[in-house]
Amino acid sequence: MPAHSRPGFPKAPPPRGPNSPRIPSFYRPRPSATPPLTGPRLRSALPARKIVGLLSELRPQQMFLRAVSSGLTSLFRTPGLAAVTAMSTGTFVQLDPLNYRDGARVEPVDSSGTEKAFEPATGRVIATLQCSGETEVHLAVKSAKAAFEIWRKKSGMERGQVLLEAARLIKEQKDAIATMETINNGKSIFEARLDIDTSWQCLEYYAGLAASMAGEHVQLPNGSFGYTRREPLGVCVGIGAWNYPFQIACWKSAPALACGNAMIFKPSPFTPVSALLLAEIYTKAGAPPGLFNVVQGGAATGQFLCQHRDVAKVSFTGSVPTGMKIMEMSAKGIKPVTLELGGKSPLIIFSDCDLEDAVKGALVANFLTQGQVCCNGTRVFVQKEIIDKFTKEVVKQTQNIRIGDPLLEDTRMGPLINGPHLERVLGFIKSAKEEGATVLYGGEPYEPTDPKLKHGYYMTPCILTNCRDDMTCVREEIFGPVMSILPFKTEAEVLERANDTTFGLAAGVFTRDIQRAHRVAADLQAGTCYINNYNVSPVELPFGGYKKSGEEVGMHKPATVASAATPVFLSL
Ligand SMILES: NC(=O)c1ccc[n+]([C@@H]2O[C@H](COP(=O)([O-])OP(=O)(O)OC[C@H]3O[C@@H](n4cnc5c(N)ncnc54)[C@H](O)[C@@H]3O)[C@@H](O)[C@H]2O)c1
Repeated sequence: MPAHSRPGFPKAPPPRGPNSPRIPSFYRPRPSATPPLTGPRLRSALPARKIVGLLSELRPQQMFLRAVSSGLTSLFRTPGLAAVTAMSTGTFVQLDPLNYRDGARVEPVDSSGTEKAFEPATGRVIATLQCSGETEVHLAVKSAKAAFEIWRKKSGMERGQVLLEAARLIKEQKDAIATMETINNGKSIFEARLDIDTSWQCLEYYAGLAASMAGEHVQLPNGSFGYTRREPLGVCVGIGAWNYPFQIACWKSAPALACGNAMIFKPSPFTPVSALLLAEIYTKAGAPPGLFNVVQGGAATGQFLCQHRDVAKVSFTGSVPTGMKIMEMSAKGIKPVTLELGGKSPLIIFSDCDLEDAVKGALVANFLTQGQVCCNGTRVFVQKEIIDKFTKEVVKQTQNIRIGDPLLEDTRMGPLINGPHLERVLGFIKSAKEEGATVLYGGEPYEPTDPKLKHGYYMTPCILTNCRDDMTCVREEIFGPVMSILPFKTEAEVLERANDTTFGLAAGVFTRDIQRAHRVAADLQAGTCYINNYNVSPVELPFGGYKKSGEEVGMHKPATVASAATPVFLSL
Protein backbone atom coordinates (compact mmCIF):
# COMPACT_ATOMS: atom_id res chain seq x y z
CA MET A 1 0.00 0.00 0.00
CA PRO A 2 1.03 2.02 -0.91
CA ALA A 3 -0.22 3.69 0.12
CA HIS A 4 -0.47 6.70 -1.50
CA SER A 5 -1.74 10.14 -1.61
CA ARG A 6 -0.49 11.58 -4.72
CA PRO A 7 -0.02 15.21 -5.45
CA GLY A 8 -1.35 16.78 -8.59
CA PHE A 9 -4.51 14.74 -8.54
CA PRO A 10 -8.14 15.83 -8.24
CA LYS A 11 -9.43 16.29 -4.75
CA ALA A 12 -11.50 14.42 -2.22
CA PRO A 13 -13.96 11.95 -3.61
CA PRO A 14 -17.52 12.07 -2.35
CA PRO A 15 -18.99 8.87 -0.96
CA ARG A 16 -19.68 6.46 -3.78
CA GLY A 17 -22.47 4.10 -4.67
CA PRO A 18 -22.51 0.31 -4.79
CA ASN A 19 -21.25 0.03 -8.34
CA SER A 20 -17.87 1.49 -7.59
CA PRO A 21 -14.98 -0.67 -8.74
CA ARG A 22 -13.39 -0.64 -5.31
CA ILE A 23 -15.38 -3.22 -3.42
CA PRO A 24 -14.31 -4.10 0.08
CA SER A 25 -13.13 -7.57 0.66
CA PHE A 26 -14.34 -8.25 4.13
CA TYR A 27 -17.67 -9.92 3.60
CA ARG A 28 -18.21 -13.58 3.98
CA PRO A 29 -19.03 -14.90 0.52
CA ARG A 30 -22.45 -16.53 0.55
CA PRO A 31 -23.60 -19.30 -1.73
CA SER A 32 -25.67 -17.80 -4.48
CA ALA A 33 -28.19 -19.12 -6.95
CA THR A 34 -26.84 -16.82 -9.63
CA PRO A 35 -23.51 -17.32 -11.40
CA PRO A 36 -20.61 -16.06 -9.31
CA LEU A 37 -19.83 -12.41 -9.74
CA THR A 38 -16.50 -10.76 -9.53
CA GLY A 39 -16.26 -7.85 -7.16
CA PRO A 40 -18.70 -7.73 -4.28
CA ARG A 41 -19.43 -11.38 -4.11
CA LEU A 42 -15.87 -12.59 -4.31
CA ARG A 43 -14.46 -10.11 -1.94
CA SER A 44 -14.73 -9.93 1.81
CA ALA A 45 -15.07 -6.99 4.14
CA LEU A 46 -13.38 -5.47 7.18
CA PRO A 47 -14.80 -4.12 10.39
CA ALA A 48 -16.22 -0.70 10.89
CA ARG A 49 -15.60 1.46 13.86
CA LYS A 50 -15.78 4.91 15.37
CA ILE A 51 -13.06 7.38 15.71
CA VAL A 52 -11.81 8.47 19.04
CA GLY A 53 -11.08 12.13 19.08
CA LEU A 54 -8.06 14.10 19.89
CA LEU A 55 -5.57 12.99 22.41
CA SER A 56 -6.10 16.09 24.44
CA GLU A 57 -9.84 15.70 24.52
CA LEU A 58 -9.69 12.09 25.43
CA ARG A 59 -6.99 11.63 27.95
CA PRO A 60 -4.88 14.71 28.40
CA GLN A 61 -3.26 13.26 31.48
CA GLN A 62 -1.68 10.49 29.43
CA MET A 63 -0.11 12.47 26.68
CA PHE A 64 3.31 13.86 27.50
CA LEU A 65 5.83 15.45 25.31
CA ARG A 66 9.41 15.82 26.29
CA ALA A 67 10.72 19.07 24.94
CA VAL A 68 14.40 19.47 24.46
CA SER A 69 15.45 22.96 23.65
CA SER A 70 18.52 25.06 24.21
CA GLY A 71 20.11 22.19 26.05
CA LEU A 72 17.34 22.11 28.64
CA THR A 73 14.97 19.20 28.99
CA SER A 74 11.47 19.67 30.30
CA LEU A 75 8.54 17.38 30.61
CA PHE A 76 5.13 18.87 30.08
CA ARG A 77 1.60 17.89 29.34
CA THR A 78 0.64 18.61 25.81
CA PRO A 79 -2.30 20.94 25.41
CA GLY A 80 -3.39 18.65 22.59
CA LEU A 81 -2.44 17.50 19.16
CA ALA A 82 -2.18 21.11 18.15
CA ALA A 83 1.02 21.16 20.18
CA VAL A 84 2.41 18.40 18.00
CA THR A 85 1.72 20.52 14.93
CA ALA A 86 3.82 23.29 16.34
CA MET A 87 6.71 21.00 17.23
CA SER A 88 10.08 21.08 15.60
CA THR A 89 12.33 18.21 14.72
CA GLY A 90 14.22 16.79 17.68
CA THR A 91 11.72 17.42 20.46
CA PHE A 92 9.09 14.70 20.55
CA VAL A 93 9.06 11.68 22.84
CA GLN A 94 6.09 9.37 23.16
CA LEU A 95 5.66 8.10 26.71
CA ASP A 96 2.05 6.89 26.57
CA PRO A 97 1.17 3.22 26.32
CA LEU A 98 1.15 2.20 22.66
CA ASN A 99 -1.40 -0.60 22.70
CA TYR A 100 -5.08 0.21 22.39
CA ARG A 101 -7.76 -2.09 23.72
CA ASP A 102 -11.39 -1.63 24.77
CA GLY A 103 -11.30 2.03 23.83
CA ALA A 104 -8.18 3.06 25.78
CA ARG A 105 -4.40 3.01 25.65
CA VAL A 106 -2.97 0.12 27.66
CA GLU A 107 0.35 -1.51 28.38
CA PRO A 108 0.32 -5.13 27.21
CA VAL A 109 -0.20 -7.68 29.98
CA ASP A 110 2.64 -9.77 28.61
CA SER A 111 5.45 -9.05 26.24
CA SER A 112 7.96 -10.89 24.11
CA GLY A 113 10.54 -8.08 24.31
CA THR A 114 10.88 -4.42 23.45
CA GLU A 115 11.61 -2.44 20.27
CA LYS A 116 12.83 1.13 19.93
CA ALA A 117 11.16 3.51 17.50
CA PHE A 118 13.27 6.35 16.10
CA GLU A 119 12.88 9.80 14.71
CA PRO A 120 14.73 9.18 11.42
CA ALA A 121 15.55 12.88 11.00
CA THR A 122 17.74 12.92 14.12
CA GLY A 123 18.32 9.29 15.02
CA ARG A 124 16.73 9.88 18.45
CA VAL A 125 14.63 7.21 20.17
CA ILE A 126 11.09 8.55 20.46
CA ALA A 127 9.34 5.50 21.88
CA THR A 128 10.10 2.11 23.33
CA LEU A 129 7.37 -0.35 22.66
CA GLN A 130 6.51 -3.57 24.39
CA CYS A 131 6.01 -6.36 21.87
CA SER A 132 2.66 -7.87 22.75
CA GLY A 133 2.74 -11.47 23.90
CA GLU A 134 0.22 -14.23 23.30
CA THR A 135 -1.97 -13.29 26.26
CA GLU A 136 -2.22 -9.66 25.19
CA VAL A 137 -3.09 -10.72 21.65
CA HIS A 138 -5.77 -12.98 23.05
CA LEU A 139 -7.21 -10.12 25.12
CA ALA A 140 -7.26 -7.88 22.05
CA VAL A 141 -9.11 -10.54 20.06
CA LYS A 142 -11.57 -11.09 22.91
CA SER A 143 -12.27 -7.38 23.12
CA ALA A 144 -12.70 -7.14 19.34
CA LYS A 145 -15.10 -10.09 19.38
CA ALA A 146 -17.30 -8.37 21.92
CA ALA A 147 -17.32 -5.17 19.86
CA PHE A 148 -18.11 -7.16 16.74
CA GLU A 149 -21.28 -8.51 18.34
CA ILE A 150 -22.51 -4.94 18.74
CA TRP A 151 -21.21 -3.61 15.47
CA ARG A 152 -22.45 -6.37 13.18
CA LYS A 153 -26.03 -5.60 14.21
CA LYS A 154 -25.76 -1.96 13.16
CA SER A 155 -27.19 -0.93 9.84
CA GLY A 156 -24.85 0.11 7.08
CA MET A 157 -26.13 3.64 7.50
CA GLU A 158 -25.18 3.64 11.18
CA ARG A 159 -21.73 2.31 10.42
CA GLY A 160 -21.31 4.88 7.69
CA GLN A 161 -22.15 7.67 10.11
CA VAL A 162 -19.36 6.62 12.45
CA LEU A 163 -16.90 6.45 9.57
CA LEU A 164 -17.97 9.88 8.35
CA GLU A 165 -17.45 11.37 11.77
CA ALA A 166 -14.06 9.72 11.96
CA ALA A 167 -13.17 11.18 8.56
CA ARG A 168 -14.22 14.60 9.80
CA LEU A 169 -12.02 14.29 12.88
CA ILE A 170 -9.03 13.26 10.79
CA LYS A 171 -9.57 16.25 8.54
CA GLU A 172 -9.83 18.51 11.56
CA GLN A 173 -6.54 17.15 12.94
CA LYS A 174 -4.78 16.78 9.61
CA ASP A 175 -1.76 18.93 10.38
CA ALA A 176 -1.19 17.38 13.78
CA ILE A 177 -1.44 13.81 12.47
CA ALA A 178 0.83 14.67 9.54
CA THR A 179 3.39 16.14 11.92
CA MET A 180 3.40 12.99 14.02
CA GLU A 181 3.78 10.91 10.85
CA THR A 182 6.73 13.00 9.68
CA ILE A 183 8.45 12.77 13.06
CA ASN A 184 8.16 8.98 13.18
CA ASN A 185 8.59 8.15 9.47
CA GLY A 186 10.87 10.87 8.11
CA LYS A 187 8.80 11.70 5.02
CA SER A 188 8.44 15.41 4.29
CA ILE A 189 5.52 17.23 5.88
CA PHE A 190 4.47 18.16 2.34
CA GLU A 191 3.92 14.47 1.58
CA ALA A 192 2.57 13.49 4.99
CA ARG A 193 -0.31 15.94 4.58
CA LEU A 194 -1.20 14.30 1.28
CA ASP A 195 -1.19 10.91 3.00
CA ILE A 196 -3.62 12.16 5.61
CA ASP A 197 -5.88 13.44 2.83
CA THR A 198 -6.12 10.00 1.26
CA SER A 199 -6.72 8.59 4.72
CA TRP A 200 -9.88 10.55 5.49
CA GLN A 201 -10.96 10.23 1.85
CA CYS A 202 -10.85 6.47 2.26
CA LEU A 203 -13.08 6.62 5.34
CA GLU A 204 -15.53 8.87 3.52
CA TYR A 205 -15.56 6.58 0.55
CA TYR A 206 -16.44 3.49 2.60
CA ALA A 207 -18.89 5.46 4.70
CA GLY A 208 -20.71 6.10 1.44
CA LEU A 209 -20.63 2.45 0.46
CA ALA A 210 -21.70 1.04 3.82
CA ALA A 211 -25.43 1.61 3.50
CA SER A 212 -25.72 0.28 -0.03
CA MET A 213 -23.96 -3.05 0.26
CA ALA A 214 -26.82 -5.49 0.06
CA GLY A 215 -27.65 -9.07 -0.78
CA GLU A 216 -29.80 -10.29 -3.64
CA HIS A 217 -33.36 -11.41 -4.10
CA VAL A 218 -33.79 -14.32 -6.49
CA GLN A 219 -37.12 -15.40 -7.95
CA LEU A 220 -37.62 -19.21 -7.98
CA PRO A 221 -40.31 -21.37 -9.70
CA ASN A 222 -43.87 -21.45 -8.43
CA GLY A 223 -43.72 -18.19 -6.53
CA SER A 224 -40.86 -19.24 -4.31
CA PHE A 225 -37.87 -17.02 -3.84
CA GLY A 226 -34.43 -17.07 -2.33
CA TYR A 227 -32.12 -14.38 -1.08
CA THR A 228 -28.51 -13.86 -0.18
CA ARG A 229 -27.18 -11.83 2.72
CA ARG A 230 -23.85 -10.12 3.11
CA GLU A 231 -22.39 -11.02 6.44
CA PRO A 232 -19.22 -9.64 7.97
CA LEU A 233 -16.40 -12.07 8.62
CA GLY A 234 -15.77 -11.22 12.27
CA VAL A 235 -12.47 -10.14 13.80
CA CYS A 236 -10.02 -9.17 11.07
CA VAL A 237 -6.34 -8.51 11.50
CA GLY A 238 -4.47 -5.71 9.71
CA ILE A 239 -0.68 -5.82 9.64
CA GLY A 240 1.04 -2.73 8.31
CA ALA A 241 4.35 -1.60 6.82
CA TRP A 242 6.24 1.50 7.97
CA ASN A 243 6.20 3.64 4.83
CA TYR A 244 2.57 4.85 5.07
CA PRO A 245 1.72 4.12 8.70
CA PHE A 246 -1.48 6.14 9.17
CA GLN A 247 -2.74 5.69 5.65
CA ILE A 248 -2.33 1.91 5.72
CA ALA A 249 -4.22 1.75 9.02
CA CYS A 250 -7.06 3.70 7.40
CA TRP A 251 -7.06 1.80 4.14
CA LYS A 252 -7.32 -1.48 6.00
CA SER A 253 -9.77 -0.48 8.70
CA ALA A 254 -12.26 1.58 6.68
CA PRO A 255 -13.52 -1.23 4.40
CA ALA A 256 -13.39 -3.70 7.27
CA LEU A 257 -15.49 -1.56 9.58
CA ALA A 258 -17.88 -0.47 6.82
CA CYS A 259 -18.77 -4.10 6.25
CA GLY A 260 -19.45 -4.77 9.92
CA ASN A 261 -16.21 -6.37 11.08
CA ALA A 262 -13.89 -5.53 13.97
CA MET A 263 -10.17 -5.01 13.39
CA ILE A 264 -6.98 -5.50 15.31
CA PHE A 265 -4.18 -3.52 13.73
CA LYS A 266 -0.49 -4.18 14.21
CA PRO A 267 1.70 -1.36 12.92
CA SER A 268 5.32 -1.87 11.98
CA PRO A 269 7.49 -1.61 15.10
CA PHE A 270 9.40 1.17 13.28
CA THR A 271 6.30 3.39 13.18
CA PRO A 272 4.10 2.58 16.15
CA VAL A 273 2.78 6.04 16.94
CA SER A 274 0.12 7.23 14.50
CA ALA A 275 -2.17 4.16 14.54
CA LEU A 276 -3.01 5.16 18.10
CA LEU A 277 -4.35 8.46 16.85
CA LEU A 278 -6.66 6.59 14.51
CA ALA A 279 -7.81 4.30 17.33
CA GLU A 280 -8.65 7.32 19.47
CA ILE A 281 -10.44 8.99 16.62
CA TYR A 282 -12.57 5.90 15.95
CA THR A 283 -13.57 5.76 19.62
CA LYS A 284 -14.46 9.41 19.67
CA ALA A 285 -16.52 9.01 16.51
CA GLY A 286 -18.71 6.44 18.25
CA ALA A 287 -17.22 3.01 17.55
CA PRO A 288 -17.88 0.53 20.35
CA PRO A 289 -14.80 -0.04 22.54
CA GLY A 290 -12.74 -2.88 21.06
CA LEU A 291 -13.83 -2.38 17.48
CA PHE A 292 -10.40 -1.10 16.45
CA ASN A 293 -7.64 -2.34 18.72
CA VAL A 294 -3.92 -1.79 18.26
CA VAL A 295 -1.28 -4.28 19.32
CA GLN A 296 2.38 -3.44 18.98
CA GLY A 297 5.19 -5.81 18.17
CA GLY A 298 7.18 -7.49 15.44
CA ALA A 299 7.10 -10.91 13.79
CA ALA A 300 6.21 -12.88 16.94
CA THR A 301 3.21 -10.67 17.71
CA GLY A 302 2.14 -10.86 14.06
CA GLN A 303 2.25 -14.63 14.23
CA PHE A 304 0.12 -14.75 17.37
CA LEU A 305 -2.44 -12.67 15.54
CA CYS A 306 -2.45 -14.70 12.31
CA GLN A 307 -2.65 -17.99 14.17
CA HIS A 308 -5.40 -16.99 16.58
CA ARG A 309 -8.39 -19.23 15.99
CA ASP A 310 -10.89 -16.39 16.40
CA VAL A 311 -9.30 -14.25 13.71
CA ALA A 312 -11.36 -14.52 10.53
CA LYS A 313 -9.14 -12.73 8.01
CA VAL A 314 -5.68 -11.23 7.65
CA SER A 315 -4.97 -8.15 5.56
CA PHE A 316 -1.24 -7.64 5.21
CA THR A 317 0.98 -4.92 3.74
CA GLY A 318 4.69 -5.60 3.64
CA SER A 319 7.43 -7.50 1.89
CA VAL A 320 7.09 -10.60 -0.27
CA PRO A 321 8.96 -12.93 2.14
CA THR A 322 6.70 -11.94 5.05
CA GLY A 323 3.65 -12.14 2.78
CA MET A 324 4.53 -15.74 2.01
CA LYS A 325 4.66 -16.55 5.72
CA ILE A 326 1.34 -14.80 6.32
CA MET A 327 -0.29 -16.78 3.52
CA GLU A 328 1.10 -20.02 4.89
CA MET A 329 -0.14 -19.31 8.42
CA SER A 330 -3.54 -18.22 7.14
CA ALA A 331 -3.82 -21.32 4.97
CA LYS A 332 -3.42 -23.49 8.04
CA GLY A 333 -6.44 -21.79 9.56
CA ILE A 334 -8.32 -21.69 6.21
CA LYS A 335 -8.47 -17.90 6.56
CA PRO A 336 -8.83 -15.52 3.65
CA VAL A 337 -5.89 -13.21 3.21
CA THR A 338 -5.22 -9.97 1.35
CA LEU A 339 -1.60 -9.32 0.46
CA GLU A 340 -0.22 -5.94 -0.55
CA LEU A 341 3.42 -6.65 -1.25
CA GLY A 342 6.51 -5.22 -2.89
CA GLY A 343 7.30 -4.18 -6.43
CA LYS A 344 9.91 -3.35 -9.05
CA SER A 345 7.72 -1.43 -11.41
CA PRO A 346 8.55 -0.30 -14.94
CA LEU A 347 8.10 3.25 -16.17
CA ILE A 348 8.14 3.43 -19.98
CA ILE A 349 8.97 6.72 -21.65
CA PHE A 350 8.37 6.86 -25.40
CA SER A 351 10.14 9.40 -27.61
CA ASP A 352 6.85 11.15 -28.48
CA CYS A 353 6.16 12.06 -24.84
CA ASP A 354 5.97 15.50 -23.32
CA LEU A 355 9.53 15.41 -22.04
CA GLU A 356 9.00 17.89 -19.25
CA ASP A 357 6.13 15.83 -17.84
CA ALA A 358 8.03 12.58 -18.28
CA VAL A 359 10.95 13.94 -16.26
CA LYS A 360 8.60 15.07 -13.49
CA GLY A 361 6.89 11.69 -13.66
CA ALA A 362 10.20 9.87 -13.24
CA LEU A 363 11.03 11.97 -10.17
CA VAL A 364 7.65 11.28 -8.59
CA ALA A 365 7.94 7.61 -9.51
CA ASN A 366 11.27 7.29 -7.72
CA PHE A 367 11.81 9.79 -4.94
CA LEU A 368 8.55 10.19 -3.00
CA THR A 369 9.02 9.16 0.62
CA GLN A 370 12.76 8.85 -0.11
CA GLY A 371 12.00 6.10 -2.63
CA GLN A 372 10.38 3.92 0.03
CA VAL A 373 7.17 3.36 -1.92
CA CYS A 374 5.97 -0.07 -3.00
CA CYS A 375 4.63 1.02 -6.41
CA ASN A 376 7.61 3.16 -7.41
CA GLY A 377 8.63 2.97 -11.08
CA THR A 378 12.31 2.27 -10.51
CA ARG A 379 13.04 0.63 -13.88
CA VAL A 380 12.88 3.66 -16.12
CA PHE A 381 12.86 2.49 -19.76
CA VAL A 382 13.58 5.40 -22.11
CA GLN A 383 13.36 5.20 -25.92
CA LYS A 384 16.77 5.62 -27.49
CA GLU A 385 15.97 8.78 -29.47
CA ILE A 386 15.45 10.85 -26.31
CA ILE A 387 17.52 9.07 -23.71
CA ASP A 388 20.36 11.63 -23.63
CA LYS A 389 18.02 14.58 -23.34
CA PHE A 390 15.88 12.82 -20.73
CA THR A 391 18.87 11.76 -18.65
CA LYS A 392 20.41 15.22 -18.65
CA GLU A 393 17.16 16.81 -17.51
CA VAL A 394 16.37 14.20 -14.88
CA VAL A 395 19.82 14.63 -13.33
CA LYS A 396 19.39 18.40 -13.31
CA GLN A 397 16.03 18.19 -11.57
CA THR A 398 17.25 15.59 -9.09
CA GLN A 399 20.11 17.85 -8.04
CA ASN A 400 17.51 20.47 -7.12
CA ILE A 401 15.56 18.24 -4.73
CA ARG A 402 15.84 19.80 -1.30
CA ILE A 403 16.99 17.27 1.31
CA GLY A 404 16.82 18.02 5.01
CA ASP A 405 14.57 18.53 8.01
CA PRO A 406 11.31 16.86 6.95
CA LEU A 407 9.20 19.22 9.05
CA LEU A 408 10.32 22.24 7.04
CA GLU A 409 7.85 23.33 4.37
CA ASP A 410 10.35 23.43 1.52
CA THR A 411 11.96 20.04 2.18
CA ARG A 412 11.14 17.44 -0.46
CA MET A 413 13.30 14.56 0.78
CA GLY A 414 13.80 13.59 4.39
CA PRO A 415 15.80 10.74 5.90
CA LEU A 416 15.35 7.02 5.25
CA ILE A 417 13.55 5.04 7.92
CA ASN A 418 16.59 3.83 9.91
CA GLY A 419 20.32 3.11 9.87
CA PRO A 420 20.21 -0.52 8.74
CA HIS A 421 17.85 0.34 5.88
CA LEU A 422 20.12 3.19 4.75
CA GLU A 423 23.06 0.76 4.75
CA ARG A 424 21.03 -1.74 2.74
CA VAL A 425 20.15 0.86 0.09
CA LEU A 426 23.78 2.04 -0.15
CA GLY A 427 24.76 -1.62 -0.49
CA PHE A 428 22.54 -1.95 -3.58
CA ILE A 429 24.32 1.05 -5.13
CA LYS A 430 27.70 -0.47 -4.38
CA SER A 431 26.72 -3.76 -6.01
CA ALA A 432 25.26 -1.88 -9.00
CA LYS A 433 28.67 -0.25 -9.56
CA GLU A 434 30.40 -3.62 -9.21
CA GLU A 435 28.07 -5.06 -11.84
CA GLY A 436 28.91 -2.27 -14.29
CA ALA A 437 26.32 0.47 -13.70
CA THR A 438 27.38 4.12 -13.67
CA VAL A 439 26.27 6.47 -10.91
CA LEU A 440 25.32 9.65 -12.74
CA TYR A 441 24.30 11.45 -9.59
CA GLY A 442 23.91 10.86 -5.84
CA GLY A 443 23.84 7.59 -3.98
CA GLU A 444 25.96 8.91 -1.10
CA PRO A 445 25.23 9.39 2.59
CA TYR A 446 24.26 13.00 3.19
CA GLU A 447 24.73 15.20 6.25
CA PRO A 448 22.48 18.25 6.36
CA THR A 449 24.06 21.45 7.65
CA ASP A 450 21.71 21.71 10.64
CA PRO A 451 23.69 20.06 13.52
CA LYS A 452 20.60 18.48 15.09
CA LEU A 453 20.20 16.36 11.93
CA LYS A 454 23.74 14.99 12.17
CA HIS A 455 22.65 11.51 13.26
CA GLY A 456 19.73 11.24 10.83
CA TYR A 457 19.60 8.67 8.00
CA TYR A 458 19.97 10.85 4.91
CA MET A 459 21.28 10.08 1.45
CA THR A 460 21.31 11.81 -1.90
CA PRO A 461 18.86 10.49 -4.51
CA CYS A 462 20.68 8.26 -6.97
CA ILE A 463 20.50 7.93 -10.75
CA LEU A 464 22.08 4.90 -12.38
CA THR A 465 22.82 4.44 -16.09
CA ASN A 466 24.54 1.73 -18.11
CA CYS A 467 22.12 -0.68 -16.47
CA ARG A 468 21.18 -4.10 -17.81
CA ASP A 469 18.00 -6.04 -17.08
CA ASP A 470 19.91 -8.79 -15.28
CA MET A 471 21.59 -6.53 -12.71
CA THR A 472 20.60 -6.84 -9.06
CA CYS A 473 19.64 -3.15 -8.92
CA VAL A 474 17.20 -3.70 -11.80
CA ARG A 475 15.72 -6.97 -10.59
CA GLU A 476 15.31 -6.47 -6.83
CA GLU A 477 13.22 -4.06 -4.83
CA ILE A 478 15.68 -1.57 -3.30
CA PHE A 479 13.05 0.49 -1.46
CA GLY A 480 15.19 3.59 -1.53
CA PRO A 481 15.81 6.61 -3.81
CA VAL A 482 17.55 4.74 -6.63
CA MET A 483 16.45 5.14 -10.27
CA SER A 484 17.82 2.80 -12.94
CA ILE A 485 17.67 4.14 -16.51
CA LEU A 486 17.43 1.54 -19.30
CA PRO A 487 17.36 2.26 -23.06
CA PHE A 488 14.89 0.56 -25.43
CA LYS A 489 14.09 0.62 -29.16
CA THR A 490 10.59 -0.73 -29.81
CA GLU A 491 7.23 -1.09 -28.07
CA ALA A 492 7.23 -4.88 -28.36
CA GLU A 493 10.74 -5.10 -26.91
CA VAL A 494 10.02 -2.84 -23.96
CA LEU A 495 6.77 -4.62 -23.10
CA GLU A 496 8.53 -7.95 -22.93
CA ARG A 497 11.30 -6.52 -20.74
CA ALA A 498 8.89 -4.58 -18.51
CA ASN A 499 6.88 -7.73 -17.81
CA ASP A 500 9.95 -9.89 -17.22
CA THR A 501 9.79 -9.65 -13.44
CA THR A 502 8.38 -11.63 -10.56
CA PHE A 503 6.59 -8.48 -9.32
CA GLY A 504 3.56 -6.75 -10.82
CA LEU A 505 2.41 -3.92 -8.61
CA ALA A 506 2.41 -0.87 -10.89
CA ALA A 507 3.65 0.49 -14.21
CA GLY A 508 3.66 3.77 -16.09
CA VAL A 509 3.72 4.96 -19.66
CA PHE A 510 4.47 8.41 -21.05
CA THR A 511 3.43 9.03 -24.65
CA ARG A 512 1.30 11.46 -26.64
CA ASP A 513 -0.12 8.58 -28.71
CA ILE A 514 -3.44 7.81 -27.02
CA GLN A 515 -3.90 4.45 -28.72
CA ARG A 516 -0.43 3.31 -27.77
CA ALA A 517 -0.97 4.46 -24.20
CA HIS A 518 -4.01 2.24 -23.69
CA ARG A 519 -2.56 -0.66 -25.70
CA VAL A 520 0.59 -0.69 -23.58
CA ALA A 521 -1.36 -0.22 -20.33
CA ALA A 522 -3.52 -3.24 -21.21
CA ASP A 523 -0.47 -5.42 -21.88
CA LEU A 524 1.49 -4.46 -18.79
CA GLN A 525 1.17 -7.08 -16.07
CA ALA A 526 0.59 -4.68 -13.21
CA GLY A 527 -2.14 -3.91 -10.72
CA THR A 528 -2.09 -0.20 -11.52
CA CYS A 529 -0.93 1.49 -14.70
CA TYR A 530 -0.40 5.24 -14.90
CA ILE A 531 -0.66 7.11 -18.19
CA ASN A 532 1.31 10.37 -18.33
CA ASN A 533 1.48 10.52 -14.55
CA TYR A 534 2.70 8.38 -11.69
CA ASN A 535 2.00 7.53 -8.06
CA VAL A 536 -1.45 9.00 -7.85
CA SER A 537 -3.72 6.66 -5.90
CA PRO A 538 -7.32 7.78 -5.85
CA VAL A 539 -9.28 5.88 -3.22
CA GLU A 540 -12.02 5.03 -5.72
CA LEU A 541 -9.74 2.62 -7.60
CA PRO A 542 -8.55 -0.81 -6.54
CA PHE A 543 -4.93 -1.13 -5.54
CA GLY A 544 -3.43 -4.59 -5.88
CA GLY A 545 -0.79 -6.53 -7.69
CA TYR A 546 0.02 -9.25 -10.19
CA LYS A 547 2.39 -12.12 -9.40
CA LYS A 548 4.38 -11.78 -6.17
CA SER A 549 3.17 -8.25 -5.56
CA GLY A 550 0.13 -9.92 -4.05
CA GLU A 551 -3.57 -9.88 -4.55
CA GLU A 552 -6.69 -11.27 -3.08
CA VAL A 553 -7.93 -14.55 -4.32
CA GLY A 554 -9.92 -13.83 -7.44
CA MET A 555 -9.52 -12.19 -10.82
CA HIS A 556 -7.09 -9.40 -11.50
CA LYS A 557 -8.86 -6.10 -11.73
CA PRO A 558 -6.06 -3.81 -12.82
CA ALA A 559 -6.70 -0.12 -12.66
CA THR A 560 -5.46 2.34 -15.25
CA VAL A 561 -5.07 5.92 -14.12
CA ALA A 562 -5.11 8.09 -17.22
CA SER A 563 -4.33 11.44 -15.76
CA ALA A 564 -5.11 14.87 -17.09
CA ALA A 565 -2.98 16.41 -14.36
CA THR A 566 0.71 17.16 -14.55
CA PRO A 567 2.93 15.04 -12.31
CA VAL A 568 3.88 16.83 -9.14
CA PHE A 569 7.29 18.42 -9.27
CA LEU A 570 9.59 17.37 -6.46
CA SER A 571 12.25 20.02 -6.74
CA LEU A 572 11.67 23.60 -5.72
N1 LIG B 1 1.60 -3.24 -2.00
C1 LIG B 1 1.41 -2.30 -1.09
O1 LIG B 1 0.35 -1.71 -0.97
C2 LIG B 1 2.55 -1.93 -0.16
C3 LIG B 1 2.48 -0.74 0.57
C4 LIG B 1 3.53 -0.40 1.41
C5 LIG B 1 4.64 -1.23 1.52
N2 LIG B 1 4.69 -2.38 0.80
C6 LIG B 1 5.88 -3.24 0.87
O2 LIG B 1 6.28 -3.38 2.23
C7 LIG B 1 7.68 -3.64 2.29
C8 LIG B 1 8.32 -2.72 3.31
O3 LIG B 1 7.67 -2.86 4.53
P1 LIG B 1 8.30 -3.64 5.77
O4 LIG B 1 9.78 -3.56 5.72
O5 LIG B 1 7.60 -3.15 6.98
O6 LIG B 1 7.85 -5.13 5.46
P2 LIG B 1 7.96 -6.40 6.39
O7 LIG B 1 7.45 -7.55 5.60
O8 LIG B 1 9.31 -6.53 6.99
O9 LIG B 1 6.98 -6.11 7.62
C9 LIG B 1 5.63 -5.76 7.42
C10 LIG B 1 4.85 -6.06 8.68
O10 LIG B 1 4.84 -7.46 8.92
C11 LIG B 1 5.21 -7.72 10.27
N3 LIG B 1 5.83 -9.05 10.28
C12 LIG B 1 7.13 -9.36 10.03
N4 LIG B 1 7.29 -10.70 10.10
C13 LIG B 1 6.08 -11.24 10.38
C14 LIG B 1 5.61 -12.57 10.58
N5 LIG B 1 6.41 -13.62 10.48
N6 LIG B 1 4.30 -12.74 10.86
C15 LIG B 1 3.45 -11.69 10.94
N7 LIG B 1 3.84 -10.40 10.78
C16 LIG B 1 5.14 -10.18 10.50
C17 LIG B 1 6.14 -6.56 10.61
O11 LIG B 1 6.28 -6.40 11.99
C18 LIG B 1 5.42 -5.41 9.94
O12 LIG B 1 4.35 -4.94 10.73
C19 LIG B 1 8.21 -3.36 0.89
O13 LIG B 1 8.44 -4.58 0.25
C20 LIG B 1 7.07 -2.62 0.23
O14 LIG B 1 7.04 -2.73 -1.17
C21 LIG B 1 3.67 -2.74 -0.02
